[in-house]
Amino acid sequence: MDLASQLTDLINLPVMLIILTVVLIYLVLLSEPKYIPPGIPKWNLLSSMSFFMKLGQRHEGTMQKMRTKYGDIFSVYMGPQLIVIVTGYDNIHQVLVKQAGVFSDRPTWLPGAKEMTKFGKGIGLNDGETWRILRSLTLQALCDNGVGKTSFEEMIFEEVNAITKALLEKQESFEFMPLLTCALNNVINKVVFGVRFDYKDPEIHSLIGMLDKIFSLPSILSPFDLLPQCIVRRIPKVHKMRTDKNEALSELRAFVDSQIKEHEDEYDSSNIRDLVDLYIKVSKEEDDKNGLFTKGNLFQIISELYFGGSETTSASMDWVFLYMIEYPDIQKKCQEEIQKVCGDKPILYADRSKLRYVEATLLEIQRCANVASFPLPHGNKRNTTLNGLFIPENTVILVHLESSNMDSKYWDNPKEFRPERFLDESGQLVSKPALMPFGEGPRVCPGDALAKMELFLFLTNLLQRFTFCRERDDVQHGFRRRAGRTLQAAPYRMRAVQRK
Ligand code: HEM
Repeated sequence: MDLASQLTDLINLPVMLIILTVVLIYLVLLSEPKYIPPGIPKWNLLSSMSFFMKLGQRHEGTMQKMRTKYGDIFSVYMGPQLIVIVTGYDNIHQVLVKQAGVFSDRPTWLPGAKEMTKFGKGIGLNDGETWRILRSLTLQALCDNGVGKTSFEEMIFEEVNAITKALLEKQESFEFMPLLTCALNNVINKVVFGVRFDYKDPEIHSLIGMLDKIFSLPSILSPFDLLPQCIVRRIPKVHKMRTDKNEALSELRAFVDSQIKEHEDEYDSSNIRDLVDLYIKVSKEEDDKNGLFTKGNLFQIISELYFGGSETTSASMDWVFLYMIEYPDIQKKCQEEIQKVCGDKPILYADRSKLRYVEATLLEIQRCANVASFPLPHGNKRNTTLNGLFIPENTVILVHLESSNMDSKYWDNPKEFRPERFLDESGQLVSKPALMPFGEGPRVCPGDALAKMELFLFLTNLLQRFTFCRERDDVQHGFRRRAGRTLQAAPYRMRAVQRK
């Protein structure tokens, strides 16, 4: 008997058809578009999982290994979702600027993105015309003197003074991060609602607690979102985080709604105090045919500003003080420059053009700390190519900003911490396009000007008042990172010694 007749004897026609269908589905699911960037194939679930886990733990060398194996643009699958990772300044610049027209979209089709924006469209997880309008309105509120009577500089000074008072009360070593988080959260409270809270007020701690829970899940690109939800619900830890997050979201919504209600009751078109007033003004004046200026969208914008404005900035600020205590000589040089240029007068933002060494130090800290190493994912909604490689529509694009900040083509000895690399022979600041803490192109961080001002005014005015030291002189903290949404320094304690 030949093989075909043996098989038909063993398997009848319906069974054969079922097997064929299963094989076909399997092949379709596993089939990969041709000419996409090289990388971990779709079928190799274990390697992809291991890659994402190591990345989550900020595993040293994971990215380098992938680049050595596959090149500077490589692909990984998360379930059926193709993800392309772009590294190195030239490639990142190509994506963010030269091909911004196609790569500036966000992967709004991802379940995680839909979940994060269930109350409304904001800026970070939105694209197209609504993104353009909402981003430009937010930028108006984020430009100094855009709204309100208090300038950003005054707002920041209020926080620097509050921090000074809190530091003077410290008898022992302390962790700076909780104080910094309160201070930077207050700047956003001021921009958005025109209010600030005392650092001992339980309301600010409850607000920070809510934000912590909301942003505690890994990211919008979570493998849990791609698994069947009936399974995910049975993973106790993930289920608990989701429940906590949803509760916190409802609490934040209630807090924001109460603030909006107060603003509506007190609204005066001739006195636009903050972002909420500006939003009410625009929604009254514009012919809002598309129903864009909803409270849901305002809520989404506000929650993104809280995340962008307090989490990334406080993480950056925490790195700044860690570098100060680990490099006391550099701290001393900054203090000497401040003393020479400004004496004992309060340091203003306008002084930054004269405080070049301080500026160079801040740039170098941002380059080495890489707080937003992997920013929000980009996505292309139509087929395209990148450096000759095919990028099919609905691909998630992750740009690895750290690889630009550390690109050996543009930085001599990139791992070395050396503020002088930003100064020329005559001590003038030099601009370095490969430095990209805030991204670039149409998606560049809209809060970059505010963040730069905060970093400068906090550092200079606090260095004028205190010298920061390790908890114990002989115990080095080093630059360990903590896994999280942003790249934060592992918690450390320090001392602030008041200067005479
Ligand atoms: C040192 C502090 C900060 C760093 C390192 C940082 C970094 C970034 C980066 C890298 C991006 C993404 C760029 C991209 O998608 O290509 C971004 C986007 C964003 N940031 Fe920041 N940021 C900081 C402070 C702020 C502040 C102070 C605010 C608001 C007050 C803010 C609000 C946002 C928003 C809303 C987006 C989304 C923009 C969009 O998608 O159009 N960030 N930020």
